[in-house]
Amino acid sequence: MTDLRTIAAIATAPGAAGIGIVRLSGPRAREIAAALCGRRLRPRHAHYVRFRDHDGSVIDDGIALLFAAPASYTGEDVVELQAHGSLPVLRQLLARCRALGAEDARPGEFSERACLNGRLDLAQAEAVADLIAAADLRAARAARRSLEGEFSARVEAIAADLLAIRVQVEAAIDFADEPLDTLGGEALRQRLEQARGRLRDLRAAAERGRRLRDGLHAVLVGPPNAGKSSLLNALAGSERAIVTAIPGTTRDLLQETLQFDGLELTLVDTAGLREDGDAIEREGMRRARAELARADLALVVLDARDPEAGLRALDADLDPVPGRIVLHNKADLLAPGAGAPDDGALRVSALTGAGLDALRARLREAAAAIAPGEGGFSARLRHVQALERTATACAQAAERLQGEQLELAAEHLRLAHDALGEITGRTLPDDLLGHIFSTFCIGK
Ligand SMILES: Nc1nc2c(c(=O)[nH]1)N(C=O)[C@@H](CNc1ccc(C(=O)N[C@@H](CCC(=O)O)C(=O)O)cc1)CN2
Ligand SMILES: Nc1nc2c(ncn2[C@@H]2O[C@H](COP(=O)(O)OP(=O)(O)OP(=O)(O)O)[C@@H](O)[C@H]2O)c(=O)[nH]1
Ligand SMILES: [Mg+2]
Repeated sequence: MTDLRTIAAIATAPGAAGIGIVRLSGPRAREIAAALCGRRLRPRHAHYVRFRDHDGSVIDDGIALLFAAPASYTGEDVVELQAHGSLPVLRQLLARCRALGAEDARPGEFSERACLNGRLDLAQAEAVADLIAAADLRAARAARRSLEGEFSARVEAIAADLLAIRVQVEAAIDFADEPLDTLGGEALRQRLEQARGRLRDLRAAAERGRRLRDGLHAVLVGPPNAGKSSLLNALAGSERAIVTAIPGTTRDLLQETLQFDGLELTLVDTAGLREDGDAIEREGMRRARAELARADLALVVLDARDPEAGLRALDADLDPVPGRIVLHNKADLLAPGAGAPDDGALRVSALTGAGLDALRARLREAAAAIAPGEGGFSARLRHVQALERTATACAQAAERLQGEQLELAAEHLRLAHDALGEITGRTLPDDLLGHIFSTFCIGK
């Protein structure tokens, strides 16, 4: 047992619900439960009981459940007091637990204990939080896979490989007068190349998992008056944004969430980009550019009657965005029989609704290309960055191995191995651990 405190928290969402749960974990959970329930609990048995206050008055009736250590979520004794989902009742239960010696759990403390007791690794514990926060079915499935340990298993497989390579390199150091190739150097280099290939695949998958977790972020950009706000309204099916014939109408960012096939897409309307404009409009444009910098997908809205001019002015801003759909809006104003755009652009009309179904299909495709497909797992920016550091260290190791600088190669392999360990929590500074769990919700 890593901690002698017994912690308690309301584990269910606040608000009226059929059932609400107060959860306890720690060495005193059993005796606190016995005092509250008026009887001792048998492990893994659903007891129907009355929860009583200090004066014997009934707080609520409900189910009490004991998970005896180590067969519990945290690995410690865990008790669940399953009451009616009434916030005043749950608060009173929690207050009674406190009076009997429990302390309020910090956010994420149950999962932190699960981690410290080896029930979950760090990436799995993070997946629990991501599962709870998942906005759509795909995000939830991806988080489930990480929770089952798929991501961790791939990380640890590469880590094991790097460790084995390092052991061989260290062994070769002891035979410094012999050329590496007589010591199986070529096989060693090949093995490292293979590990780097697997690392590349894992990085790409983790990056997709991160995008899914953060949600797909599409930004409407283009010159003033092209019809960005009109398109947001048309896609959202409501008059969310102000639309006028005056260029420079939109200044603030306006956000709307759309659901496609169980996938959530955040669509952001921005101020039209142009050279001039008053101070407010310039601030709007600054925000538009900042929004673009973190976008997965740019929806470039141009006036169908003169698209080229609009696009040229935007090019530099669009560069860093991974996905792009170019829209020629106001198609209803084109002369009949105008030829189709030749650059893959989509002709639409926010006014008549023409082309919007095709746009929805494109959005769906773009979303599918950016986010993990079936079988993908969830990941976080923290993981992607650790994988990048691993890749850099592996590249260095390969270079040193090529140059027969074995000590340096071994050192870079050690760094690579440590960076991977940060993902699962095998190697991690304590303060980072606290920081990660503090972002969880209370009772988790
Ligand atoms: N009522 C309730 N539902 C819940 C949870 C909970 O804590 N309470 N969970 C909380 O997140 C999730 C399930 N997670 C859990 C993980 C492990 C164990 C557990 O008792 N494990 C033991 C026994 C395994 C077995 O009997 O097969 C073990 O692993 O040794 C319980 C819940 C989702 N649903
Ligand atoms: N005929 C026609 N007019 C449109 C269409 N889409 C938008 N408009 C009109 O174009 C004008 C500008 O539309 P907005 O949606 O405000 O344009 P915007 O791109 O958001 O403009 P800013 O916020 O100023 O950057 C309005 O008068 C709209 O009614 C369209 O498909 N066809
Ligand atoms: Mg606008």
